[in-house]
This record gives sequence, C-alpha cells and structure tokens, in this order.
Amino acid sequence: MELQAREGRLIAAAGLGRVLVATAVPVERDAVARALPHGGSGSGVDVITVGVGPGLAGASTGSVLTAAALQGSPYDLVVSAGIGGGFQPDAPVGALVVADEIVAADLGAETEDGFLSVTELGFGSVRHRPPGELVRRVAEATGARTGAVLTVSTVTGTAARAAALRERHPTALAEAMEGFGVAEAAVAQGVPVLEIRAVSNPVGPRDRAAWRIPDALAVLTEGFGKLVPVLEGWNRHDR
Ligand SMILES: O=C(O)c1cccc(C(=O)CC[C@H]2O[C@@H](n3cnc4c(=O)[nH]cnc43)[C@H](O)[C@@H]2O)c1
Repeated sequence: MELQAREGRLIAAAGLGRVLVATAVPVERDAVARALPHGGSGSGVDVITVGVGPGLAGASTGSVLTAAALQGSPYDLVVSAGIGGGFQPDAPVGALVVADEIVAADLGAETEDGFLSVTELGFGSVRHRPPGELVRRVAEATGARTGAVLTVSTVTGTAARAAALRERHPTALAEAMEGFGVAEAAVAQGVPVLEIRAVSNPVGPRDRAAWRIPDALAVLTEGFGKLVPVLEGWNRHDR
C-alpha cells in the first residue's frame, strides 16, 4: 500500500485517513491500543480516554475533533469502543457487538403512560446510524453481532428495567454509557461514527462480581486486530 507522510504520521493513502477511537477508561484504551501496530502511533489511529458517561464523553470527543480540524488534519471516523452489558440471550458475555444504531435510551421524560423520548417530545433525535456498509464489513471481519447499542446514564440493575429497555428497543443487543455522546460530537462535525462493545456482563439484576472485565477486554483487543484491515479498505464516502 502506498504511504504518504502527513504531519509526522504515516497515513494510508488508500482507504481511510485518521481514526479516533474513544474509550471511557484507561484499561479499555490499552486493550484497543494492544491490537494496533506500535499502539496506534504512526498508523493514523489515535486511541484516547474520554471519561464515563455520555456528557463527559461527548465533550471530550468534541474537543479533540475540533482541535484536529483546526490544525488542518481532521478525523475521518470516530469509534466509540469499550466493554458493555449484553441483553440476554442474544449477546452473551464474551460476545462482540457492533452498533447499527446508537440510541440514547434514557433521554426523555417519564410519564404516567410510560417513557417519552426527546424525539417524541419534539426535541431532536435520540439515534444515530453508523454507515451501513462499514457496519456490515466490520461484523463480517470480526464475527461481531449487529444490533442497536443503547446509551444509558444509569447501569441497568433489575430484570424489570432490562425488559422495559428491550420492549422499547427490540433490536438492542447491548448497553453502555458513552456511545450517544461520542456520536453527537462526531455528527456535529460531519464525521461518521461506529460503536463497538465487548460484553462484560449481562444487562439485568445487579451482580458486579459476575462482570468478566478482563475477558471482555481480551475480546476487544482481538476484535480491533481484525478491524484495522477493514478500516484501511473503507472509504468514508462508501455509506
Ligand atoms: O459498578 C457499577 O455500578 C458501575 C457503575 C458505573 C460504571 C461502572 C463501570 O465499570 C464503567 C465502565 C464502562 O463500562 C461500560 N459498561 C459495562 N457494562 C455496562 C452495563 O451493563 N451497562 C452500562 N454500561 C456498562 C460503560 O460504558 C462504562 O463506561 C460500574
């Protein structure tokens, strides 16, 4: 593959340019970086921590995207990545999930008649859709399951809440806490976004001791190892 130097980085001339991978915490960042040549440096893939929760993750991602754009080397793709809860039985612990929709699942109002999303209240969108062709290729290369990934500000801790989320979002495979914030920041700058989650725990009754975080981090590393060639072959205009 022909390579060209751009601001001290080697960027693949064919395929995608710069990729920003936004993880919540350092152990997730390190799990992704382990899959990249030289931890990502020089490959055009930057892996950062953006904090836990959609607000901090969105603000952090927005700052990094803006700084890169102002420096004349904008990102071409943002990936929200990390561990997450899996809806059973479709996303067991150890599964990898790639989002075909990134949904703000608790952004709205509770009423006597049930939950109303901000979209139903007339205030914009609660979902972002990653590029379909890229999602398909990522799933094929990594073996990830494809479905909606919900963004929540409160980790689900009861069977009743898990059932309510699944009833409202029948295609949901996973929940996590950052994807929608990261996606809002990316979309605001016209940058496509992906979300990839390795399932560390079932969504449902709280059992923190049952979270399999090291196993999920290993799945994340393996998944990113298979993802990089897909990114190299994808052009952001192939939506
Ligand atoms: O132990 C807790 O109750 C607790 C509360 C808030 C955050 C955590 C984390 O460990 C945060 C890590 C990170 O993991 C994602 N994650 C993993 N599993 C789930 C889940 O079942 N529901 C939502 N998010 C999950 C999340 O994106 C956090 O950033 C622990």
